[in-house]
Amino acid sequence: MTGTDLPTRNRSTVRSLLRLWPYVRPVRARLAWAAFVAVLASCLSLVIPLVLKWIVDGPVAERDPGGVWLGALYLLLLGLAEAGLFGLRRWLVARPLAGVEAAMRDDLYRHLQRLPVAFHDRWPSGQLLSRGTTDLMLLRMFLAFPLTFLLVNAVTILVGFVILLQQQWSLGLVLLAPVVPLVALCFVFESKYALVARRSQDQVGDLTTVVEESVLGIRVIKGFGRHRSQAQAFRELSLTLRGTELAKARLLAGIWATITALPELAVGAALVLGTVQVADGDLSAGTLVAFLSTALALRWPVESIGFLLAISQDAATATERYFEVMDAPQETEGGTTPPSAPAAGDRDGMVFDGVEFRYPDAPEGAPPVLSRVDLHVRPGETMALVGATGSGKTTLTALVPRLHEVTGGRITLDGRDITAMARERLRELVSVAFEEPTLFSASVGENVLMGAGGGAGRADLERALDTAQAGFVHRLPEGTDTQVGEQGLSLSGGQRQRLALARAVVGGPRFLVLDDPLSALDVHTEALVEAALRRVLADTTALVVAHRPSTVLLADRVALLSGGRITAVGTHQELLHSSEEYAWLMSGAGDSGTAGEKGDTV
Ligand SMILES: Nc1ncnc2c1ncn2[C@@H]1O[C@H](COP(=O)(O)OP(=O)(O)OP(=O)(O)O)[C@@H](O)[C@H]1O
Repeated sequence: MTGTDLPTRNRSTVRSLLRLWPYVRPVRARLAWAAFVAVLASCLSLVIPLVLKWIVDGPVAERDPGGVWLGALYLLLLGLAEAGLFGLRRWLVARPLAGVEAAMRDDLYRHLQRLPVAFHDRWPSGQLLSRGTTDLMLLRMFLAFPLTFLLVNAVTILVGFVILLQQQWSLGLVLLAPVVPLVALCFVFESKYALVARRSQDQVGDLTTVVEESVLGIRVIKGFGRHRSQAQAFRELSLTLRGTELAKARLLAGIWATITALPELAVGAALVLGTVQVADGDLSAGTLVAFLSTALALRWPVESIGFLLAISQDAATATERYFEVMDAPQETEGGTTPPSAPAAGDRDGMVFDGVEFRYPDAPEGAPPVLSRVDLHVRPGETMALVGATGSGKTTLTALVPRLHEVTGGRITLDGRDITAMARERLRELVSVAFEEPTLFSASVGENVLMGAGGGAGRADLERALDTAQAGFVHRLPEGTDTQVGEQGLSLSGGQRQRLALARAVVGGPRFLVLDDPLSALDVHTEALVEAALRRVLADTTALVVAHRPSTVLLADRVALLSGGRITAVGTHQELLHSSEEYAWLMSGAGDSGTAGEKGDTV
């Protein structure tokens, strides 16, 4: 899915930006002070022409050098005060706005953690990344400049025009003439700019996705010599983005040129008219100088409006994109009461009762991946789950820790429906390890202990590493303190799998769900892990996805998943005799050679 396929909403710029209020609220006093200081500084710049008028009509006309020096001193002080006030404004907003950006980023990150797996399946990671980085930076920029300066400029222009009209109303009206066409133009500009701004920000997200995939998949790209085609794909996207950015620049150039040209024409006309009036003796030279200086002082506030509107529009789009993620519903919580430990009689193991599951993004009318799955894993039992590729084994295991929600039927753990349990409690009860092990940028010890509650210590860590036959960590440069993950030492697939397995067992979970966690191990290590696991699993109820007969050996019984249902349950030997499909799958699994050897012996 690309950025353009993602859900988008059309709100007006102001309505979009108003959604920032909860974040801006805590710093509103600072922002208000900063705006006040900026208005003051900007209005000071309008006093300068009045001092000029006083100098021209007073000391200059009267040939009084002392008066001219005094006027110059006033001008210097005014200039210094203006610069000081603008500096103060910057200081007032810098820290609070960095705080707003950080708070929004924190909320986004926290929300992303709580969004269901189905959401992450649907959204490209680059789109999420760009919303948490570029978009938030745009918002900080908007709050720091355009938000204040749209107000400051509006007030400055208003005060400036009052001064102009007061000095010479007829010349003031000449300067006011371009206001109506300019306002109309700004509206047209904003509606056009909104479209390209959205397109550009979505394209940045798509580009980020490609960069991320290229970095993560660098081995595949190099292995298959795909760097040229990958670079070509990147170039196409980046050219598209360049086109969109140029369209933005063209719009901006158009509005900037018009906003600059129209007032300049009006100033020119006022200059001609004013000179005539001075020549006729209807106007003093000082008033004309003051009038023109005021008009020139208003140039920047007027000219910058196009640019400020453009940043505001970028910020409105960034706000929409931010809240598209924040509005996505989080995982539904289960019951909140932590259930007390069940009495021995309550121990019922893991029960799948008429479980049905359909992926939210599955095509209309497609059959569910799982339908009417009935399975009882007895307390303390290890059940292997076997099935053809794509039969739904991974899907079924993901339902137990509620990575996906069942769409029909129910799953109970020791008699309690998992949907009625607080998610936190459920994830304390159930530990998981996946075929594709993910390690985080942290030490080995931290990665493993992540699987246990806060109370786990060194002894638990060593026990888990021992179970997973992960003694290799002691030979790493800093033992269990060695940093691994993306920013640390690279480990082999089998080493990573063993750490993921250690993470799954470290907390001594009551229920364990393992999705083919030994696939990358050599037979000897696998046999050692299985022997150790069997000791650990003595008290644990476990569901283990198995592709190889060697993994099936670990289990007390085996369930065969076929056509979205459990079609057979029994011991390995029973199923070998009673189920043709099972026998076929187990012999087919022998294609890995080593597994075949073991398979022959079971
Ligand atoms: N996020 C998803 N959205 C839609 N369909 C999906 C999604 N994930 C998996 N599927 C589909 O669900 C079906 C079952 O997939 P699953 O990964 O559970 O199979 P599996 O038995 O674990 O396969 P394997 O043995 O190859 O790992 C497949 O047809 C797959 O295409």
